[in-house]
Amino acid sequence: MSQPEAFGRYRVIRRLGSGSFATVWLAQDDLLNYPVAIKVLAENWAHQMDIQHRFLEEARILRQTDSTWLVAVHDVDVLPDGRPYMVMTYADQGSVADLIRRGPLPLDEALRLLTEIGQGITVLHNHGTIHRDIKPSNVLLQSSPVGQRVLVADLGFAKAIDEASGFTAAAGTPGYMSPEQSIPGGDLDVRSDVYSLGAVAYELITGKPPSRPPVRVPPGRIRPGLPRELDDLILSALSVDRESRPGDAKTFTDRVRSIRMAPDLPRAVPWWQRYRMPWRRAAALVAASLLGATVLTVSGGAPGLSLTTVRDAAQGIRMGVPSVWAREFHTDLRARPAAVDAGAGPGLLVATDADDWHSTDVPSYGVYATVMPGARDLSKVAEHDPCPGDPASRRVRTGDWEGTVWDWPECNGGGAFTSAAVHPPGEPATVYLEIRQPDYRPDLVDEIIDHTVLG
Ligand SMILES: Nc1ncnc2c1ncn2[C@@H]1O[C@H](COP(=O)(O)OP(=O)(O)OP(=O)(O)O)[C@@H](O)[C@H]1O
Repeated sequence: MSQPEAFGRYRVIRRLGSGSFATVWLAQDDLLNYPVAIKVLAENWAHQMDIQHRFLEEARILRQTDSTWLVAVHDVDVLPDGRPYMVMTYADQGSVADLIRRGPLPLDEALRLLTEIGQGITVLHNHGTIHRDIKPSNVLLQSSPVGQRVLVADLGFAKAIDEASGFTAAAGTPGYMSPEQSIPGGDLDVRSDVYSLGAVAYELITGKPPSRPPVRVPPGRIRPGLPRELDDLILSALSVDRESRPGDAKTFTDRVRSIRMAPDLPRAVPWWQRYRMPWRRAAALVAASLLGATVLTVSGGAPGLSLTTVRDAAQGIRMGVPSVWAREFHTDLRARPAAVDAGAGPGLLVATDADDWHSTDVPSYGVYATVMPGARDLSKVAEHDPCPGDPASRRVRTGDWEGTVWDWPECNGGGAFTSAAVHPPGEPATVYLEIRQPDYRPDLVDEIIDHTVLG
């Protein structure tokens, strides 16, 4: 699929993905200097009135509900060839499906996400809408100054509740959809969404979706030590008989919230060791400061972006890293072999997952930097196989830095990978940087380079 230059005033940066009916693009609103996601109805559907109607209906619902927990729609328009598009909030942290793939979540974190998803669905139910396709990949994540915010997305199948009886086609995703949704013409109500919330809860807690209905294995059998009320709540939401489910998303969410607030909520589950726990993060912070790195949080230039500034006295370098990535710190991570061959010593890493930094097929987001004396030509290092394919290279020049950036917007399924070799104009010191992010944002790369300081 060729990449268009722009949709109206929005300059296209890259494709985020395609679904059954539409393609979503990352674009930059140059007027407001802000990234947006633009969903364009596929050409083969654009002239079918019912699909076009459903597309605009999704935009209208999201515009009218205007909730913190739902993807916001800022505008809709039609391209000259007749395809409608909607301009949405860009969710820069991937989806809950990506998060689950990275490993088991601490229980408190899983319940926080579930509460936020439930709040989003409650807003829809209060608006008179059934979502009909709640699943981890339809729950997007956006960075916020305090961490990650849930944005429920993709109402492609949503429909006003009063129109919901007598569907002619089954809609939804097997594994997450209620038994009544698999019956064409089955009559639906908000309790279909409660079933899907139960399925998402099951996966958030156990790492895998429930079996086909009837679901008999309680999550606690897969993850021992869960509160009994949580097992009961999830199994009741997954009841085949909808009379046995919580009555709506609010009832479900209130119960999740009260389970989460219980003082005896288990916090220590042995296999959390694989997950980057807050306590592990704290320990890493302590270790980093013992090793000579100091940490400070400041606001970045991009709206809503909070940067953690990390200083490594031994290397004589300071860098700003989006706070949501600042989970693990290393002051002496060995560089990639090609960089070692070029003379690089160990460097400073701030990332979501330090163990997997060099494995570009495993998601790990953050920034790595190492300082090398002299004016090095690192083009060979940068081009030496971190990702398949040739990188797009570009020159950078800010007040403090000049050099080259090599970008792989899609690297091995592990997100976007960027290498950079920059030096202060006229100074014989080269900084080799690696930046890994879930979605390619060149503006963020530039911002990180801009926040890197020697001395
Ligand atoms: N607002 C957004 N910000 C960032 N990425 C988005 C946004 N909306 C959608 N995406 C991404 O774009 C891709 C396509 O999304 P879309 O909603 O069209 O389809 P889908 O949910 O993947 O599939 P289907 O609609 O068939 O269920 C997905 O990978 C999704 O994560």
